[in-house]
Amino acid sequence: MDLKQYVTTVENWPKEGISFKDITTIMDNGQAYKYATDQIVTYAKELGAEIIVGPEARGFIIGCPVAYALEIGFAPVRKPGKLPREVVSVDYGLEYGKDTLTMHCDAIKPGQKVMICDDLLATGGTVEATIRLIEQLGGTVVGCAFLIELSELSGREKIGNYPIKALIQY
Ligand SMILES: O=P(O)(O)OC[C@H]1O[C@H](OP(=O)(O)OP(=O)(O)O)[C@H](O)[C@@H]1O
Ligand SMILES: Nc1ncnc2[nH]cnc12
Repeated sequence: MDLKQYVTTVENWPKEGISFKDITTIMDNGQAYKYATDQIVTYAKELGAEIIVGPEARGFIIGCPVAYALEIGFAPVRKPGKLPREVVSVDYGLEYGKDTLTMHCDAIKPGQKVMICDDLLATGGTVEATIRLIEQLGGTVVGCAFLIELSELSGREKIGNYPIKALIQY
């Protein structure tokens, strides 16, 4: 299936100069959403992932169905003030802003094999921050999976040696 045809590009949103990749037109097509999920499930199996981690909000949309299919857990990465118990935090930069991410201190067991899922790899700031959170908790990041990679923003280089799969390239 050519997944790219289901992505909608919105120019100059949310800011002038940003070419926004809207994945809601993958999600609202049951066959496209299932196809994309199945590709990532296969990758997670290859990596031997024991838990999926996804950053809010679009990482939940990609990661939760993968965790469900594999019958493994899902741990959320959230913006500050959203998780009710003790958290670890890291600051990070976005293509269009700055923010902080948090995870519950007990979300990952030491040594657990973690795969990160998100909709899109841009500058790599979000996934890099997520890797730092997981490693602070003693987890082992076995790989990262995305629907979309914006290659010219070089996020892959920022991540370094972690295995990465992206289903669609721009
Ligand atoms: O590689 P990066 O430059 O870090 O950009 C990618 C991140 O940006 C978007 O999330 P956003 O922070 O806009 O949040 P949302 O999922 O809640 O819309 C996207 O879902 C990724 O998580
Ligand atoms: N260009 C883009 N489109 C969609 N989500 C993004 N997150 C960061 N950059 C993005």
